[in-house]
Amino acid sequence: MLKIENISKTFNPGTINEKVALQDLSLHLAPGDFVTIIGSNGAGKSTLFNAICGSFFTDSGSIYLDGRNITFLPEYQRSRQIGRLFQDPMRGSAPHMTIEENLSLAAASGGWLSHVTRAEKAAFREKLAQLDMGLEDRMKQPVGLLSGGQRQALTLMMATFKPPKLLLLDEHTAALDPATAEKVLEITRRTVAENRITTLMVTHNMHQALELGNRTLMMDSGHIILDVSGAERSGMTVDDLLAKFKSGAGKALDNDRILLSE
Ligand SMILES: Nc1ncnc2c1ncn2[C@@H]1O[C@H](COP(=O)(O)OP(=O)(O)OP(=O)(O)O)[C@@H](O)[C@H]1O
Repeated sequence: MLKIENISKTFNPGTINEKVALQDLSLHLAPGDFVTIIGSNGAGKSTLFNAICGSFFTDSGSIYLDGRNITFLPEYQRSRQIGRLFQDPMRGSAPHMTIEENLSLAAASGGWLSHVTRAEKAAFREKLAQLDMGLEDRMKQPVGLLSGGQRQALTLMMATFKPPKLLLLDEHTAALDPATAEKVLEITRRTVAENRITTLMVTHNMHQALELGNRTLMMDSGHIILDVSGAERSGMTVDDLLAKFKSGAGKALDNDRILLSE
C-alpha cells in the first residue's frame, strides 16, 4: 500500500543550520498494516509524515501509494487519499462551523455539500453515536465548543469518513488526559480494524507501541533502526525494546517523554 524507497531530506543544506532529517530511508507497508513508530528526539518521525503527505519534496528517493508514484504529487492531491491527525486537537476541524457542517465537508472530501439530506444527517448521527461521547445530540453546535478529546474523536471520524488509503497519526492522543486518551485510542483501534486502514502511528508510549497494531518501528537520526512484527514483537517487553534501541542506535534512548510515560 505504501512503498518508500531510499528517501532522504536535509533541511538548510550548505548552511550552518544544515540538518539531515531523513537518511536513505525505505519502508514498505502491506494493505491493512497498523504500524507504530517510536523514536528519539528529532529522529525524523514528523519529517517522515511530512514527506509522505507532500509538505515538501524529498531530496532523493521515491514514494508510492497503492502502486501510484506520488513522489512529486502536490500535497493537496495526496490529502484526498491520506488522512492525518496531529497532537493538537485544534487541527483538522473548523472551530466556527458546526459538527454537522464539518462532517458534510468530510463526506464531500473537502468539497461543499450545499444541502445535507435527511439520510446524510441520519448517517452522521449514527456514526457520532458510535463515539459514545454524546455528540449525536450536539450536531448544530460549533466544533470550537468541544473538549480536546471530543474534537480529536471527531477529527478521526472526519479523516476516516471515506476510509483513506493511509492514515497517519502523529501522537494524536498525547495532549489528552489519560482516560480520554484511552477512549480515543479505543475508537482508533476500532475504526482502523473495521475499515482495515493502513496506518502509521507515532507514539511516545512504549506500551502503546507494542500493544497497538501488528508492527513496530524505532527511529533514530533519520533512520529506521528497528522493525519488529510477528512472534518477535508479541513476546517483547518495553525493556527488550529499550535494549534493542541501544544496540541499534549505539546509544541509550534519550527521549524523556518516552522514558517518563507509563
Ligand atoms: N522545516 C524544518 N526546517 C529545519 N529543520 C527541521 C525542519 N523540520 C524538522 N527539522 C529538524 O529535523 C530533525 C527531525 O525533526 P522531526 O520533527 O521530524 O523529529 P521527530 O522525530 O518528530 O522529533 P520529536 O519526537 O522530538 O518531535 C530535527 O532536528 C528538526 O529540528
